[in-house]
Amino acid sequence: MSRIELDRVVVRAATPGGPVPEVTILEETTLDLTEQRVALIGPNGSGKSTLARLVNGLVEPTSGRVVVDGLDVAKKGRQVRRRVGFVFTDPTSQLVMPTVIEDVGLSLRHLERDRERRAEAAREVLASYGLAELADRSVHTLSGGQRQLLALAGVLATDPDVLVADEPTTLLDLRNARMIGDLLLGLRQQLVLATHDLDLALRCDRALLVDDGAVVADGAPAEVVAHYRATASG
Ligand SMILES: Nc1ncnc2c1ncn2[C@@H]1O[C@H](COP(=O)(O)OP(=O)(O)OP(=O)(O)O)[C@@H](O)[C@H]1O
Repeated sequence: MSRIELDRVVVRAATPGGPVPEVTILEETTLDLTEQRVALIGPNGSGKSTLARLVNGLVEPTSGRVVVDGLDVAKKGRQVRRRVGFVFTDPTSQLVMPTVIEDVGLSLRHLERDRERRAEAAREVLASYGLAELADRSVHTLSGGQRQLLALAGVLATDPDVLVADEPTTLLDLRNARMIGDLLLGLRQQLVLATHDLDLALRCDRALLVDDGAVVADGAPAEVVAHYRATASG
């Protein structure tokens, strides 16, 4: 199992022209995440995405260190990004090739240099996710659920050790949200899941409640979700 460590991490952002030169997006946070499935929950704008993005270097700490399996994200960014897959809320941002098969092929470019073998491997990936019939379709003609599944298939095809998913079910209908949720929770990889779906959070092994740029509760999902519900209802 993987290990994600945050050592006194602070994230600040400049606010050009704003009343204050810098805002704190994440207050000093120290975490040691070794559980298989870690949920990040909390209100809009609380800092969940920021926390999730720190894990693969999409957000850099202003101070402190993020370490994934012993690799400092700031120093070994490329190596970390090969081990840490990322799935966004809106899969469109990560589907960049004209057709479904080409998109999976792009994900596989580091693993298989030979074009034909890569296309074959891409077809196998699609088949294993039930997407074989869509191979030659434009990604823009897919439904939201198909697109999210394709984005996930592309990332998982690279066999990452950790998967970070930032609200991956938010745009999906109930059936697709359940399908993607079940898939994520069944992965062998360590999962960091930022989500507003508290039922999904409850099925994780650990939950962190983020509020106003700080982790305010951390522990068993049932307790953390109960705490969130109690505080959210005022
Ligand atoms: N680069 C930046 N510059 C200024 N402010 C930022 C920057 N990135 C994030 N923020 C702010 O930091 C706060 C936390 O944002 P973040 O996206 O991490 O929240 P979130 O919990 O994922 O929200 P949501 O549930 O709405 O997706 C928000 O107020 C956001 O506007």
